[in-house]
Amino acid sequence: AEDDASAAPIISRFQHYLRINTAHPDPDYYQAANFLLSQAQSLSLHAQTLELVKGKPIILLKWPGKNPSLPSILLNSHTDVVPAEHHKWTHPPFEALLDSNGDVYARGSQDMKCVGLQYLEAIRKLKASGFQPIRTVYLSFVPDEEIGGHDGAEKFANSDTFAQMNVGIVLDEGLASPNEIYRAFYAERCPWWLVIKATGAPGHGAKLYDNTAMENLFKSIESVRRFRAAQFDLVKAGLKAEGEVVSVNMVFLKAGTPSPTGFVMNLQPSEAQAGFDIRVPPTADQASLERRIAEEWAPTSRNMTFEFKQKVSVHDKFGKPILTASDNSNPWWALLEGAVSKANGKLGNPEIFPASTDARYFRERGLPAIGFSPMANTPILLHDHNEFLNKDEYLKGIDIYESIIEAYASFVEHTRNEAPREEL
Ligand SMILES: CSCC[C@H](NC=O)C(=O)O
Ligand SMILES: [Zn+2]
Ligand SMILES: [Zn+2]
Repeated sequence: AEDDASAAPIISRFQHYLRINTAHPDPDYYQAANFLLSQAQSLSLHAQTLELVKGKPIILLKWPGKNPSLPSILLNSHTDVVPAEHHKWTHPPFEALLDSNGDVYARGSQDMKCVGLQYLEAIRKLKASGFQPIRTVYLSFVPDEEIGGHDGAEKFANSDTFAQMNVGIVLDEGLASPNEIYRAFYAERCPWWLVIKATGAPGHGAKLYDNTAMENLFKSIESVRRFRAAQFDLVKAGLKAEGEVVSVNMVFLKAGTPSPTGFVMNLQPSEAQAGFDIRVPPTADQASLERRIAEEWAPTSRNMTFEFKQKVSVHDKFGKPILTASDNSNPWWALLEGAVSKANGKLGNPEIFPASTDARYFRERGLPAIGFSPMANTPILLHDHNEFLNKDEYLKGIDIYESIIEAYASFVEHTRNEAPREEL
């Protein structure tokens, strides 16, 4: 553990990064890049800025290993954060205030500026201790995760630079744990963003008639609601974890004929639509959900159509679910567990991440990727008001990463997993 004097500069660096406003829709990526490059310089890490898309820098840092022919370790984090409703926070979201409990309040304190800087602080400690990696360790700081990662991790994972890095394992973000057990993720649910549209005959607001757009949409919403409740019941009964069911949440409703004072009240509209954020586990039966959408939620027989704003397949191009092996065939799990426990932490069983992260772009390429953010005894506040992380948990997380990076970068045993991968 740190004494207060040695911890102070570590916490100030965390606060510095948190104070850079990288919230969408106008993230200050260059200020974040400059800060990260200055950190890299103070650690004597090789640094490069990849601008695969203009205005969206990726910072790539390298700590060369003694055996560069072994597959490398990639520590990934995103630099962007989601917006915050400033007036609903007790402390301003970009002040990174440290309160008397030691809690640091800021947007990004959990998601995931903590992780990005913890990687760097762990390397600082390892370097100070004289440790030299056998495998090369890379750090990537990518933009745009919160808006889908298309101009960030997706382009990076498909770049020539990435291919030359010969990455063997990726660490990316996980979730806080309200208890003392750290969480780790081997897969994630796939986002399907669905808009369903109903049409129907317009008419007088006083008339009862069949096949109105509103009535047609309502029937669908009822059907979605029943499905949602059934999935949620499995979670409530403890039969399934959050990441193992299909979640569906209605996120918008749009209908009505606008008037200067609101909406026309005596006209039944001829169109109505609703939007749903659906998350599908990699093990789900994708075809049956597709049928349910076409036949029950947006049937043509009810004058309905549908459109996906986003639809990530649960399968890779070989038709297999996209996930990282979490059994003995993947040595990186045992190493992770051992390293966490060596640093006096406990790791829970591998889980499916309920939302999406950049890890999917690495898994899609056939690489193992583990989602892990070392925050124990912490309420899950990502994307919420008053997002915070306690400084002692932050410091403990650095020790955890120190142990993980040491174990990963020292791992030389030859395994089947590291045979040349199938051509992609
Ligand atoms: C489909 S891209 C959106 C990614 C976003 N990631 C974190 O919250 C999410 O909504 O899961
Ligand atoms: Zn995140
Ligand atoms: Zn997020």
